[in-house]
Amino acid sequence: MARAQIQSEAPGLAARRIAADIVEGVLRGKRSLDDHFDGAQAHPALAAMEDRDRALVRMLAATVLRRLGSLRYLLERYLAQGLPKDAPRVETALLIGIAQILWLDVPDHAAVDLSVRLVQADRRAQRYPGLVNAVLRRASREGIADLEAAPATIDVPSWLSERWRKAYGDDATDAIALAQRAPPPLDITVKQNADEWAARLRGHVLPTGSVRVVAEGAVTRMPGFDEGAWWVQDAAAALPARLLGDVAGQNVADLCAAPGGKSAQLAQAGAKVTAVDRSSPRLSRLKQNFTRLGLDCEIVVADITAWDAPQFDAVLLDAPCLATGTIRRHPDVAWLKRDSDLESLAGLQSRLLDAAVAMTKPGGRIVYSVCSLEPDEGETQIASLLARNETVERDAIAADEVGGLAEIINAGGELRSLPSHLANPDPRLAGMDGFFAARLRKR
Ligand SMILES: C[S@@+](CC[C@H](N)C(=O)[O-])C[C@H]1O[C@@H](n2cnc3c(N)ncnc32)[C@H](O)[C@@H]1O
Repeated sequence: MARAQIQSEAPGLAARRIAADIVEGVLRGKRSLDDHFDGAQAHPALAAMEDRDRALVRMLAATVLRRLGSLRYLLERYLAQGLPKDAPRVETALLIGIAQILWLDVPDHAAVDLSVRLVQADRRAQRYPGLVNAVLRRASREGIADLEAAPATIDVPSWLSERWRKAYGDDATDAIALAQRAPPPLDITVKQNADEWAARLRGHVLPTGSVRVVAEGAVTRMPGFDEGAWWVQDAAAALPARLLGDVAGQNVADLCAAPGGKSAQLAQAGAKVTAVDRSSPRLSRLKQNFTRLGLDCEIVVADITAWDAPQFDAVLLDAPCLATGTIRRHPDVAWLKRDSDLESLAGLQSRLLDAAVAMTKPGGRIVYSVCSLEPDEGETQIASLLARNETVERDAIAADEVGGLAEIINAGGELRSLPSHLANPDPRLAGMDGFFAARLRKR
């Protein structure tokens, strides 16, 4: 839509319409939230928007996806006849409307008005402004109270919450689900002087060394971004690279490296890094990040399972996975992934692990990590590797290597962080991604 046309609309309507397109693109088109914001398939109207409006679009879409179970629970209660089958925009307008009323800083009357306009602007939905108006008014009166009866895991697809109950028990599963309800903090890895950067960015240094701030505005405008003093990286995601220990001067392979947060840590620690990934577009982002940070590495575009690799002193393998540990940051993951994805991912992970072991010199260290809560992609992978390959042994991780956080080390000396760890009374400052990492030594 042309800029002039956007400007002549009711204030805020363009952001709601684009957010509605994106929510439908995720839920019906099965495309990721990130794909709608960046790259060749980004929503065309975003390019003309101010940063502030883009951030609002993202907040609207992410809040709907983060609280989708709660929102649909209310809709089921409020719509005795169900949703109209012939007009998908009605549901989307309701989801966006209720999300604003219950959780965002938007006056209720504005949320109702904008959702009514959304359906009026849609050919198939324009018969339903009365229904939208009535449901949103009811949500505004009764929504919070009605949600009190809903289970803690209401926003988690049941195939996932059932898996987590088996792996972690009921209490931990509820805690994970509750932790995923709040928008995540912004964690950054600084090259040096963490205390100084924490003071400048009005954040604090976590026990693990990351700096945590409450995100306000565009990251690219924050002090230190242009000069390459830091990069964005969840506190849990910053741990696996550190588990390789002192890598200064060593030849280190970062397998599945893009967009490069872990490669940057290794390069900053003085390693000679070879960053390998099969995706050229993702490696271009790694290159841009390295240029901004003033760091160096060798970049290899390759499928690691078929790569004729040299031998390395140490290897980090951050394997592709279901990514269920990042649902708070990427709430679309909960609705896009399927349990049927697990089998092929697990097969790929074990082939990647075999390749990682083969390219490690005797005596060298290997760290395997995944941002997944699924033991099939973590604990079970390592147990099977140790059972099939006698050239590697486990090298247990100690709590003092992860800032003393004993809660994130399991009985086998592996890292297992949950979104409910790093608790904080202020939900904007709490939690960390769910990660698994194991360290091995080649005999
Ligand atoms: C979890 S992401 C890596 C994140 C990265 N380590 C970081 O910290 O920024 C997984 C990566 O694995 C890559 N990948 C998946 N299968 C691969 C394969 N067979 N060979 C090489 N790279 C692969 C994907 O392109 C993706 O970039």
